[in-house]
Formats: sequence, C-alpha cells, structure tokens
Amino acid sequence: MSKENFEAFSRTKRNMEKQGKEWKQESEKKPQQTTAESLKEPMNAFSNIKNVIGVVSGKGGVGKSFVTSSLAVQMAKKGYKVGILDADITGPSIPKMFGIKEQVVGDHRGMLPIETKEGIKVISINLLMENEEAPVIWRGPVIAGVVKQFWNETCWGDLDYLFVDMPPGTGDVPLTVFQSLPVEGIVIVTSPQELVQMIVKKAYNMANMMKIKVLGVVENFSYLLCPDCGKQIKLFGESHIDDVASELNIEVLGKLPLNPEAAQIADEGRFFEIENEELLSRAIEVLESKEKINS
Ligand SMILES: Nc1ncnc2c1ncn2[C@@H]1O[C@H](COP(=O)(O)OP(=O)(O)OP(=O)(O)O)[C@@H](O)[C@H]1O
Repeated sequence: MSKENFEAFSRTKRNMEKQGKEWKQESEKKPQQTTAESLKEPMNAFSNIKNVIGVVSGKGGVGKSFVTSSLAVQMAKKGYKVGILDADITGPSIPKMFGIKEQVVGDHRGMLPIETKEGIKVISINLLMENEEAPVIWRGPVIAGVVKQFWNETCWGDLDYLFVDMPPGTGDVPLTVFQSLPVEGIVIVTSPQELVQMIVKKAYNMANMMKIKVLGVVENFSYLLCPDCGKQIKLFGESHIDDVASELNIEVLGKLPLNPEAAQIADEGRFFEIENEELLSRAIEVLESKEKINS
C-alpha cells in the first residue's frame, strides 16, 4: 500500500475506532429521543453537494451500477458537476467501468476522490486497495461505517449530483445511506423477470418506510435488438414494469436494452462512450427538475 493510501486508510480505521467508542458512550447515556434528522451525518466541510441520488435494486445483477454510471455520464455531458459514491463495498464495479485505477490519497481536507478524464469524481473501496482483486471480508457495521466515511470524510468539492451506487437488497448499507445521508430521492433499477417485480416492491417499501422519495424505476435488460431485423427480442420474457409502476404510482424513467456493444465498452473502462441519452431522457428530465428545485 502506498504511503498516502496507508495514511488515508489509517485515518479511516482510527475514525472507525473513535466512532465505536462514541457509540458505546452514547449507548451508555440515558435513552434520548432519536429523530430521523439527528441520525444525519454532516457533509465534509469541503463538500458542497446539491443533490444526493441513491440508485438501488432489490436484487443483484440487474445492472444497477450500469444505470448509475449511465445517469452520471448523461448528467456530466449536460454540464453538471457529478460524483459517484460506490457504496457497493463488497462488489465495487464503478472504477472498472470508467477505467480508473489510481489510488485515493488524502490531505487535511479528507479523502480526495479520483476524477475520470471527463471530470466525474469517484470514490470506491477499490480505489483504496492496492490489489483490486482482494476481497473485502468485513461485517455489516464496518462496511456501513466505511460508506459513512465516503460521505463525511471525502472532500467532494462542489457537486450538482452525487449518485450513490448501493449494494443490492435492503441490508445494512441502504439503511445507513437512507439514515445518514440527505438522499433527495432514489432510482430503482430492475429487470423484466417476474420475481424481480416483488423485489422492486421491497425496495419501494423500504424507501417509503424511511421517507425517501422514489423518483422512478429504470428497467434494464428490457430487450435485445436483433442485429439483422431490428426487432425487439424479449430475452427475459414480457415486461411487467408498467403495471408495477402504476400500481405503486411511480414513474418508469427508462427501459434499457441489453446492448452487447455497451457491455464491451463498459468492460474496457470507456463508459463515457456509451450512447443512451435518448433512452434515459425522462430520467434526465426528472433529475434536472431536482436541480432546479434545489438551486
Ligand atoms: N443494458 C446493458 N447492456 C449491456 N451490458 C449491461 C447492461 N447492463 C449491465 N450490463 C453489464 O452487466 C454486468 C452487470 O451489471 P452491473 O454491474 O451494473 O450489475 P449490478 O446490478 O450493479 O450488479 P451487483 O448487484 O452484483 O452489484 C456488467 O458487466 C455491466 O456492464
């Protein structure tokens, strides 16, 4: 591990120990009333973030990181200042999609995210590890602590949008993010299989219970375009997303095809070259309306 990286990591560890002691002291005090606001973590003093948007999926492998990166790229192409907080600590895939390998260093302001050459700021556990193939085998509370530090110990600077790529499911990390970060809204990512619809409802219900706004749902792997005749092939069967969305009274923000060329571009770390602006035009509109609301 490089010296700077080691220092950033040691600071992270020291803070986690300190936080552990504080939690212990707190829990020994007389019970106090806990409000949703009192659980929010302060932003790093050198960060000024207008909108925090969570990207969630009830289940793994539906393309949540792909959608997170797509939204980030589209907003960056529109001229907004964008960051991605990769909260998928045990399965981080954002750095690879953007071809970034540099290690995060820190200074007096905190950890400094790595910028893609197009200017998207990224923080991910893989950018703190010397070996990207080393597994992260930590228990839930430690992982959740790291995610908090990606928020309050990272010097994000000025951002219009910070996208938080969550791990799949409704476990420790989504709970921590919803409780600790000022999430403006979430985008749910799903795929057409029927089972997934039930899982969408779980993600939706969790957001509702945490009083987080659901901006809408993006269906990924909706279809495959036949390279010969251009017909849509429904690889995973008929989509039920419109029905589920109207049942939950949420909007369908886009339907993305399985695009083999995009998969290759993502694998090669050239995500900025993927063209899916039209497919995500409604999602972009909804995100932009948030920018106007909050500016
Ligand atoms: N619409 C798409 N077209 C082509 N490839 C895609 C598409 N969506 C996702 N992929 C590819 O599928 C793989 C899995 O996607 P991704 O990592 O986004 O899934 P995920 O839901 O974030 O997974 P996990 O839940 O395990 O974190 C990646 O290699 C990604 O580039």
